[in-house]
Amino acid sequence: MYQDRGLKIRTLHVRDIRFPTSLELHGSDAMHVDCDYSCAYVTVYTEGDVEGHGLTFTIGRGNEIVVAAVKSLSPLVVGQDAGQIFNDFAGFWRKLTNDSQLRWVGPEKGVIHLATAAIINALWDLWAKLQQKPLWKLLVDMEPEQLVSTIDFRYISDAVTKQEAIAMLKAMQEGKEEREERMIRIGYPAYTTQAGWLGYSNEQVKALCSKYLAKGFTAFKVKVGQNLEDDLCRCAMVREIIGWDNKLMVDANQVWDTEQAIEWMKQLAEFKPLWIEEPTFPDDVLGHATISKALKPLGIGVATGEMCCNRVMFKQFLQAGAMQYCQIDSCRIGGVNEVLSVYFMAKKLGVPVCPHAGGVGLCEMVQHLQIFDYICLTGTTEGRMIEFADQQHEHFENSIHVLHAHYIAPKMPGYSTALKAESAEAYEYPNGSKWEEMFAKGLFPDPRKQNVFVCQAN
Ligand SMILES: C[C@H](O)[C@@H](O)[C@@H](O)[C@H](O)C(=O)O
Ligand SMILES: [Mg+2]
Repeated sequence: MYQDRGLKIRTLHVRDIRFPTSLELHGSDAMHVDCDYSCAYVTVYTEGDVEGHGLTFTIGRGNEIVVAAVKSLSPLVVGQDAGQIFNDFAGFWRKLTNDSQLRWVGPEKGVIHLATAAIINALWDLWAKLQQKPLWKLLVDMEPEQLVSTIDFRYISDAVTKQEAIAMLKAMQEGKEEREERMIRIGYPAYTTQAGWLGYSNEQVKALCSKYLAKGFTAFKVKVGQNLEDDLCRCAMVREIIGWDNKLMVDANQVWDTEQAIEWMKQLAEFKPLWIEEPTFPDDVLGHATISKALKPLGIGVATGEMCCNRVMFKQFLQAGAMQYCQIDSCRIGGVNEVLSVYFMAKKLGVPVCPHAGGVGLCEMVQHLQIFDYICLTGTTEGRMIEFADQQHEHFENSIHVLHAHYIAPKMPGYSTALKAESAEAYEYPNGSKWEEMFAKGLFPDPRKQNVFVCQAN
């Protein structure tokens, strides 16, 4: 039986944290032109002195809706025994995602699922801290049966079964120690998005490409999709700096129709992009399959996943040959449990996982998941990379360590999700000290002076 039985969850707090990234157009793309990187930040307090932190990422307005959804889910968590949750995590996960009334505002998609992710991520952080291990190590040290017991296989057992998942882990036991050692010493390969935000000037893009080349990056992602002439110019400029041996990826963030995506990408094919990311609407499985088929002869794959809303959608994309790169997101679907199920499906269907990161805390989280994938599931980094964006790391207690374009396996216990207390205070929206300053300077309208609803922290 699990040793932390008896550790009751006393309370759950959620805060609306926002960073003013739109001021410098960090994170901008063809669709999201003015994002303020934000998160609904959950803290789970137990009767002991260990706390769990979890978050889900948004880009500003609407973060208060996720905060409200976390509050609606919290009665299902508060008062529960943490050890019992971990003993039957799949059962608890199903309870949280299948509340007989709350599921109507999902099910398992959108705001309610983002809120689920924040809570579930906080519970995994708590579990890893109780075990005094970084999350990746907690996963790596679990017996295959225990790890798989955290996953709800309902709706995906036609793609992968529990027994198959256990067998996959068992087949990879050999060599685990060497792979673990490699992750600690060399780390997991990363690519950078930081040079290619759409709102950046050509001068900025050039300078950033040179900066990341000098740091050892060999793969660069740029935003496209607003204007073909600009895209041609930008891709040519980036290729000129990074050369043709390095990798270039392009990301359209859902702006095109299927046919338009194919035509636009034919124009960009001369720059030899490895993938086109989110060419069209994120739920359009068959549209992505059509694009994949059309672009295959050009050597361009389709990447998607950052807005793929649950494991069932991932299943369909994978089964339909609609994604050649699977971009799991640590908090778009229902936290670690559901993300693990996608890793198993991707492995079975032979599609490499290249996690979506950046935002607030996504790099911090996905490194754990991808390191687990390497050590326990696929044993390779071939054709796989973790996204790197240089945003908000300074606000985390245990931020990422990227060296020579590799994520070095984190050492501190937990899921690397805890924000520094002073950052959470300063950037809490709208009452944090930084926001007060920005309202006073007129940089943003003060929502408290407008006739709008703002969700206050408890
Ligand atoms: C609005 C965001 O910054 C997106 O542009 C970002 O997630 C992007 O799609 C990415 O792949 O990193
Ligand atoms: Mg993207």
